[in-house]
Amino acid sequence: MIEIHDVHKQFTSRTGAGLFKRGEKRTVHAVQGVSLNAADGRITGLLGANGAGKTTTLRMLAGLFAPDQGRIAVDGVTVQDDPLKALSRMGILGDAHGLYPRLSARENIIYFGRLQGMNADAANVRADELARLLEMKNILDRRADGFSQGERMKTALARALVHDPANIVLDEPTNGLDVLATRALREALRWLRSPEGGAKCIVFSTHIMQEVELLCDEVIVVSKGRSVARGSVPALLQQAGESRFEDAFVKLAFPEEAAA
Ligand SMILES: Nc1ncnc2c1ncn2[C@@H]1O[C@H](COP(=O)(O)OP(=O)(O)OP(=O)(O)O)[C@@H](O)[C@H]1O
Repeated sequence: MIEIHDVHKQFTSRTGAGLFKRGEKRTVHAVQGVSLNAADGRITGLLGANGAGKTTTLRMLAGLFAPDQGRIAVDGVTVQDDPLKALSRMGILGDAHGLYPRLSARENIIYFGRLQGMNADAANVRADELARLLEMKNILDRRADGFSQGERMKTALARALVHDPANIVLDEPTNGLDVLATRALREALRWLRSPEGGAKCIVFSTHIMQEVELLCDEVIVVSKGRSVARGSVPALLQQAGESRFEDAFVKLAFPEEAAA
């Protein structure tokens, strides 16, 4: 179970400047009130346009930096208080897959298992199991160097799942994947949500309406750093009074533009 309660995060950056002049300091309110409750055995989607604050929210969930305000808890463990314990309960697929190119897919997976405290034999058995689940047996013993985008994603996902975490967090997981790889990923996520697959709590971010319609039990609409609507796809359609999900999203995320 993942709970995010009213998190905020701002960054200070400099604007561009001339050759002899420093840029002005500028504050970016990347996240200014995002909340979600993601239950076990459910797929929860964080849906927002570019720059809405999805990645920043997921980075705080992953303990990469602390929120300025608000609380994030994984299975009741507050990330800010005990990041390592919270991290051990999550499998995280970030936006950069960062595999070790000289290692095979199997070695990449086992290495992460070792970092999670698994012994080498258990991690090796798990690598075979995950290769079956993610249909990547054909690449398991190939060096990651030269993998396609889809092969890299599968290896990175297997690596994130090696310790069989109860919670799975994915940032824009279908980015750059073709239709077959996207379908395979959807199937794997549905299996992981099912009781046989462990009834995992799955949270993923996306800006693709179709992904949300096909996968999510619960959707959090994020706009300009805030969560502005939540519910199932049918509930959001009803709330917006629309029959197409894209129209509902625009109405909920950008009410002023939709009214114009
Ligand atoms: N380290 C940073 N320094 C300054 N601004 C940042 C930083 N990280 C994010 N931002 C800004 O915060 C806002 C939210 O960014 P974020 O990456 O969280 O959005 P997103 O919803 O994931 O977008 P996308 O779908 O385009 O990846 C953007 O305006 C972004 O430029």
